[in-house]
Amino acid sequence: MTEKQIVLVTACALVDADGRVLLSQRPEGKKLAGLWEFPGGKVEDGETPESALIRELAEELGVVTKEDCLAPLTFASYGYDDFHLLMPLFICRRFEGPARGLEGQAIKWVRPRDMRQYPMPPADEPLIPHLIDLI
Ligand SMILES: Nc1nc2c([nH]c(=O)n2[C@H]2C[C@H](O)[C@@H](COP(=O)(O)OP(=O)(O)OP(=O)(O)O)O2)c(=O)[nH]1
Repeated sequence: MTEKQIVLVTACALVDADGRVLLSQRPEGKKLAGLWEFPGGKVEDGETPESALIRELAEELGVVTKEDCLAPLTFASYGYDDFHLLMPLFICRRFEGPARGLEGQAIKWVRPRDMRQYPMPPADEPLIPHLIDLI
């Protein structure tokens, strides 16, 4: 049996003072285009999930945070056709913004109980109840 490659992606539930979580829309032309996801991305060689996330938040959103402000929340483990996604999801309530879609992507602050109105990648759906419970 050929095992799929495990791809490590780091992601974050940024939570604002009103208990809303930031979702970012995947741009046209990319895989899973149009779906709403947690900001983050692939962990590159030499990075930790935390350092990759701090980099991605700055690149994608102009959001500045530090490792102390990231707490592990849960993770996704999901088999896509061509790879197996392993995605730790951190939660972050302390960051400097404002968040902006620096790569042209739409962003939205959404209450966890309203997240099902925003189509998300299949790997993300099991994560929603964790956010509803926590926030
Ligand atoms: N950032 C993020 N990625 C997610 C989520 N859910 C989910 O299945 N993914 C998948 C989509 C991508 O296949 C991968 C994220 O990698 P990426 O954002 O760096 O990938 P990409 O498609 O832009 O890059 P590439 O494959 O074209 O190099 O993880 C999520 O909530 N946030």
